[in-house]
Amino acid sequence: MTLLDMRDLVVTYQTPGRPPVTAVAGAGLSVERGQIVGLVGESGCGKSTLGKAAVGLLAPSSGTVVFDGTPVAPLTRRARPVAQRRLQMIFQDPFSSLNPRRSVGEQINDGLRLAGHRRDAGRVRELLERVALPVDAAGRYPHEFSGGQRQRIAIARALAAEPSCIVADEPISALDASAQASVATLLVGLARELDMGLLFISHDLAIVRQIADVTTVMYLGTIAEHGPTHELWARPRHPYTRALIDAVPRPDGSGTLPAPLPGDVPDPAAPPTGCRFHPRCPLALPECAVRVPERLEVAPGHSVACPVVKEPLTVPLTPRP
Ligand SMILES: Nc1ncnc2c1ncn2[C@@H]1O[C@H](COP(=O)(O)OP(=O)(O)OP(=O)(O)O)[C@@H](O)[C@H]1O
Repeated sequence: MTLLDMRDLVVTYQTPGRPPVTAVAGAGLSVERGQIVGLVGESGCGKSTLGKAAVGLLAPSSGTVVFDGTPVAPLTRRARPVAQRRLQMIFQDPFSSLNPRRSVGEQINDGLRLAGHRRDAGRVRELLERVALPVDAAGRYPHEFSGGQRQRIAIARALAAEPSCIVADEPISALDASAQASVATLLVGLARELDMGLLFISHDLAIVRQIADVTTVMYLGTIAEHGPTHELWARPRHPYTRALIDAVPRPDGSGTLPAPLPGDVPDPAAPPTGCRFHPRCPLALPECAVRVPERLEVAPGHSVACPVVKEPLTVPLTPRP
């Protein structure tokens, strides 16, 4: 069953005196109940913007976001109907997402209230145990905890609202290596146990490969490729996906292959014409500068926005001179 469904979303930042930045330019994805979806792409590709639009923190200028059958309204958390509070977001920096002046217990109680419950010290204790924090954490304050523990507090607060779907925006990238593994394991365990949908936004392909059922690759506001994670890794089609995979450090520690991608993500205020990836693409044809690629289904559930790659890309790409 589809929990979260985003289609043809366009999200533009308007800053006075500066050109508008269309960070999401016609992207969409869906999250099923019990499914972990990884959203990957380089910094600046629009992943966070898409995540915020999913939960109603940003209003799209066009396109639709539907959660559990109802359009998501761009409202504050408290103004949102209770049914929509079952879609929760976890942010990269748990220190700024938690209120430093309120105790951990009070903040988890806030989550309970979002779900329409009263304050409940017993339930707060249960939630703290569920995220492997000591029960005396309820009376303490966020600054008394490490980054990994603070992210566990944010997860407990989200869980208190009884979510059926969580959007986690780079939830582990601000943490040290051991906390990264344990917080990722916690989130995945909760998603499986509670049959939740989890949209896991990350620039770290290696972790997404480990945890996601399906992976969506985003490039400059658009979706380049989407498919079952194992299929995408075994048979990537889009040259951008291939380049991202080639840049992942090898498990034997042999280091990072030189990324075959020249340059950086272009400025979304002035995106390239045609296929947005064409100026960096080693396979680009002249028509790629003109024609916006459609998404083609290349295998069940596996789609790619590139008309050039008819076959999986199994050899490393060589950059154009
Ligand atoms: N508040 C804002 N005002 C103007 N431009 C913004 C704003 N927030 C993000 N952007 C721009 O929108 C584009 C997409 O940013 P976004 O944070 O969504 O990408 P991302 O893929 O999540 O990258 P990162 O991992 O670095 O956050 C970037 O060019 C960014 O500079």
